[in-house]
Amino acid sequence: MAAQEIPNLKTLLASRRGGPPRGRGRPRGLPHTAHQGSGSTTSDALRDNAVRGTDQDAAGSRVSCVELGYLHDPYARLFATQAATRRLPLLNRGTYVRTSAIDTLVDNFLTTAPATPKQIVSLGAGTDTRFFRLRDKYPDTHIVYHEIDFPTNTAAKLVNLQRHPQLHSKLSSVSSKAPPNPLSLPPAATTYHSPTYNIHSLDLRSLASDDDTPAPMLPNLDPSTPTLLLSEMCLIYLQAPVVSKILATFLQTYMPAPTPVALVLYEPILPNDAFGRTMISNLLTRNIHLPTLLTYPELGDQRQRLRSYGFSDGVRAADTRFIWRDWVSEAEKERVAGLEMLDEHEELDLLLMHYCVAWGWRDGGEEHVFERAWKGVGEQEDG
Ligand SMILES: C[S@@+](CC[C@H](N)C(=O)[O-])C[C@H]1O[C@@H](n2cnc3c(N)ncnc32)[C@H](O)[C@@H]1O
Repeated sequence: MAAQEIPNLKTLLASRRGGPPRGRGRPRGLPHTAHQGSGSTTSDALRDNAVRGTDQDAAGSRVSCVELGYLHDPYARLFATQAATRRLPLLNRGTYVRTSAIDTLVDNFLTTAPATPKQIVSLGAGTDTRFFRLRDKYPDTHIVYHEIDFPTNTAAKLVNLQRHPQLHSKLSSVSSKAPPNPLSLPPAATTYHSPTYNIHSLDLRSLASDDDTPAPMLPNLDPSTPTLLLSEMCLIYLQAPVVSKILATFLQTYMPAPTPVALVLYEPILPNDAFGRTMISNLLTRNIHLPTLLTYPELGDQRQRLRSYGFSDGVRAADTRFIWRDWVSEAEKERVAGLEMLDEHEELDLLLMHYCVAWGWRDGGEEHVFERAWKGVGEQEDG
């Protein structure tokens, strides 16, 4: 969770206590059509640049959480370029819930779903360390991991991969084929491919072409392996119709039915209250637009959205306040509460209810891969 996007929660709560937030409807300053269409103007380039930069905010938040003991991630620091800055306790709690919620869904996919191998595609992966953490946790599971991001971000990731033996030693494969040594990559490489780990340098919008241009080839992406797509604060930066086309490319071209495919999304919700409006205008000052936030403002919209993409066998959604309360065990809550002082429980609730995890799946076969994986995971009722 990035400090810059979060409104001043004390002021917001004070104004809530004093009466309902003023000015309903479209947040001020938000254009009717936001960015990430297919045009290529200077202002689009500046916006893309701002979006690429959000990854270092995410990396810094992860490091803050790791250093305080919220998360165990020996790799987070290796990718962060910003000096380690301790985030506010509220933000650390938010990052903790975000990461552990996605970990829960990924873990259940890897441990309960019957089919093997399993494929994970992280959209807008940035400096995410999940692949390396999974290699430690499931050394014998055949996971084929793919990350997609803009070339600037994939190049930076590869530089770190080459620089740190803790990272490149994780690339050995559980399959019989030896992976290419990342140290042998040319300077300024933007892609890496192996039977286990793949970094694709790609603007996701190139998967949403309107003409008959074939979708770009993604080496080692298997059309018939059960696949989990992850979008942790990525698709939110694109226009809703573009996102629909990107997902159609995955569901119809890259992994056509009956391959089981699921999507897990983490992103903000509730744009129309005081918190939401302030978050949006804070981000606009950094030239960051969140088009799908207005299209899918509530949990019900997120579920409907997943259905419309073709995740026809199950759709679920919960905000992170619910996830903190329902998914995290009492012992773990106690451990987290002991890490640093947090008095602002009302502020924490307000923050956590403005982010959600939504997950949907198409099982496409007899094995009910995702239904079995996520059977016990609680979702939030509407209302
Ligand atoms: C907020 S960061 C999140 C990074 C990572 N998923 C995490 O949660 O730590 C958003 C990432 O999405 C990437 N992204 C946004 N739009 C993209 C696009 N059109 N194509 C490829 N990557 C994109 C950005 O470059 C950035 O790395």
